[in-house]
Amino acid sequence: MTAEILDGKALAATIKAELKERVAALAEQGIVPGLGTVLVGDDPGSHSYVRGKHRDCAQVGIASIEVELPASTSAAELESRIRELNDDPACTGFIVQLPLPGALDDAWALELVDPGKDADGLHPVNLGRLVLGEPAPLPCTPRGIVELLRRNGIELAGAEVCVVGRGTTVGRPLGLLLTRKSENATVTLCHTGTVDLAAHTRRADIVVAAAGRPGLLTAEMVKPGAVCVDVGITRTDAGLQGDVDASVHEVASWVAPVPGGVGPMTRAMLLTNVVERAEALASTRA
Ligand SMILES: Nc1nc(=O)c2c([nH]1)NC[C@@H]1CN(c3ccc(C(=O)N[C@@H](CCC(=O)O)C(=O)O)cc3)C=[N+]21
Repeated sequence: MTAEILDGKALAATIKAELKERVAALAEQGIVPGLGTVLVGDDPGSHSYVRGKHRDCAQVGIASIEVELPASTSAAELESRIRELNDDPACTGFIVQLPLPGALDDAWALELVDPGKDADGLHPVNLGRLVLGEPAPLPCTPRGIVELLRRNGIELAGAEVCVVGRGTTVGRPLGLLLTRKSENATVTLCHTGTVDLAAHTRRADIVVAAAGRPGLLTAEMVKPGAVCVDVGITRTDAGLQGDVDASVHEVASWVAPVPGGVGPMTRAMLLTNVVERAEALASTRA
């Protein structure tokens, strides 16, 4: 058996086409969504992600507001640049690219973002709303994973999902999304302190590998016919490496691969959050 591919790249293209129409409808009301990005330092990976986000924006008709700062930027300077975007009416949503370099603290910077403009859904107020089940922008990667499964007809209600990784951008919020009434999955959240990881992954109908450990999930750890979602991205000399080992394709029914799976969906969900923020703005004006 060879797993079918959960094609995030193709689905992201479909979602972008849908968003393009919603952006055109907003334009008729005189609203142009604008995505701001704050990029500090010169990490090549971060630069390439941010470039990709602005390329996506151009395709969909979202304006781009790019703020680039040197690695030597002080906390006070970063704070004032974030506050400028909070106050800029042309910026309907923005992100601070993570991780921040040096002594700049990620959590501190996220708290400075206006929760109403939080395109990443990572502001503590919005994560709190997610816990409470109140409307809020959702974290992009978890939302992208749910959308990728949904639109490929993979049943979540009643499914046993094993999430490997408890990070604040993927694993932990994904557990919250999947256990909402609207998803109704049962989630086991595993992490580096889990004693017998394979015992948990083997029971799962869906395994999400988001630990950032190349090749962590092997065929022996997967129930035949399970769905495996790769969220790991590690850059090696051999190229991008996911958390899902190639052997998994022989036992799984579906695999979301790296590249071409969750990454493009993350970007599509960022655009979705920006368009939704702008639509919310439009409805308060109407
Ligand atoms: N504030 C903030 N928000 C983020 O959403 C955020 C962040 N910081 N910091 C870093 C991570 C990582 N991330 C990715 C997005 C798209 C791909 C992506 O499109 N990947 C392509 C491959 C790209 C390549 O070749 O490098 C793929 O998987 O097909 C990957 C990773 C967003 N992040």
